[in-house]
Amino acid sequence: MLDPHTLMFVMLLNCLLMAASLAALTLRKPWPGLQPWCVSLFVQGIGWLLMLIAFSLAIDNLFGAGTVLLVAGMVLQVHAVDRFGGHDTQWTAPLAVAATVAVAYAYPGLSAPLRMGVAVCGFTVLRLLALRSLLHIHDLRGSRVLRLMVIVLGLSVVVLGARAVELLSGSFGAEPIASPMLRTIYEVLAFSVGYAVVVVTTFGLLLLHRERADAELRQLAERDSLTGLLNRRTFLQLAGRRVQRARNDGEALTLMILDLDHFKRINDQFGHPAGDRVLCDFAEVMLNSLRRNDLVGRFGGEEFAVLLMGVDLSGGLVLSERLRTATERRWVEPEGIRYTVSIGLAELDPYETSGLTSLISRADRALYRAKGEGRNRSALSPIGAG
Ligand SMILES: Nc1nc2c(ncn2[C@@H]2O[C@H](COP(=O)(O)OP(=O)(O)OP(=O)(O)O)[C@@H](O)[C@H]2O)c(=O)[nH]1
Repeated sequence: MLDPHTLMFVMLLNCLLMAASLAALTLRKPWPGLQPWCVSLFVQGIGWLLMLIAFSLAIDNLFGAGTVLLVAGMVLQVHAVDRFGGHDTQWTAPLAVAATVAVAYAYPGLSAPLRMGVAVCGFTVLRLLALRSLLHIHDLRGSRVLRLMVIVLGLSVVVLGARAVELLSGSFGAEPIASPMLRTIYEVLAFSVGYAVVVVTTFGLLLLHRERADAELRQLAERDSLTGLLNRRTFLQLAGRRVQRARNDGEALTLMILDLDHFKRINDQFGHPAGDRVLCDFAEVMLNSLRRNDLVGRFGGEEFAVLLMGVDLSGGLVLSERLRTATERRWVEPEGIRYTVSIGLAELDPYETSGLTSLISRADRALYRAKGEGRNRSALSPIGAG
């Protein structure tokens, strides 16, 4: 079995070293959530220090102060995770937990196991709140690091919760940690999980920051900054692969090229920022009208492209007309701007060797026809037309 002095010392060292390393990092680059996390580790380190001194010299009040600092650190951790996730902290619950633990230690009539039971109950609730905040980090939902953090935090909730029940139901002895050695596997487990939480969540948070920065860089490289759609280069790259796949599998595939009508007039009449809002509005119309699996990109200016997998020319025409009629019903606030779109469509010819290039030039020619025939319409380029 393990010696609690050593474990407390390890926890104190662990928290302070991590706090110092994070402080060095946050000085250079203040990422959201990292500063409160760093302060929380420092506060918890001091908490463990007070508990170690109290435990060695049997000073009850100091043990209470150390416990309250551990709780304060956990409150800050909930806040740090909220900051990282871009949410405001709901302070009522964490502060109520912290106040309850502080009162339990300040009130002289309570027995040591009961006090500790209240404290461990508080730890459990705060870990649960941190877990909830972690689950609200939407932009990194698929991250394995985030999953690991959730598992470790979830495990700590189970272990702490069971310990709280044990302490509060009085099955534990007269003193919370009376023996110089941790007596049960269970106590060792509680400390070990506590240790793992500090290490995994701290490194986890750093790795999540890294993952987010990488995702932002990818977004910058692959997406159009105004509409958030794929940029021309990425669209062509992905479309090239899909065309190849469709040819191998003998699957139908249709390309739409879409161009807003008289867009220059919109810019001239309402100004460039209003024109930008129209472009974003149209991107929204497309995303709402098409399937998730369709490739949607901005080719540049007021020209867009959509690649429809498993759709032939007649199916493409149905979608294109749906998109066109949805567009002419739009009303862009606050100026009440109305706009329309012309669409050229071409279907993949499985016998054509130039693939995407030919598909684009045929759809382009169809678009040109749609413009020439009066705009706000769809025009087709049947196989063999080009
Ligand atoms: N607001 C805004 N305007 C843009 C952007 N990119 C290109 N434009 C403008 O889009 C307009 C395109 O005009 P034209 O190529 O003449 O086409 P059009 O007026 O739509 O005419 P048709 O296509 O023939 O119906 C130009 O005035 C460009 O300045 C952008 O990102 N934002």
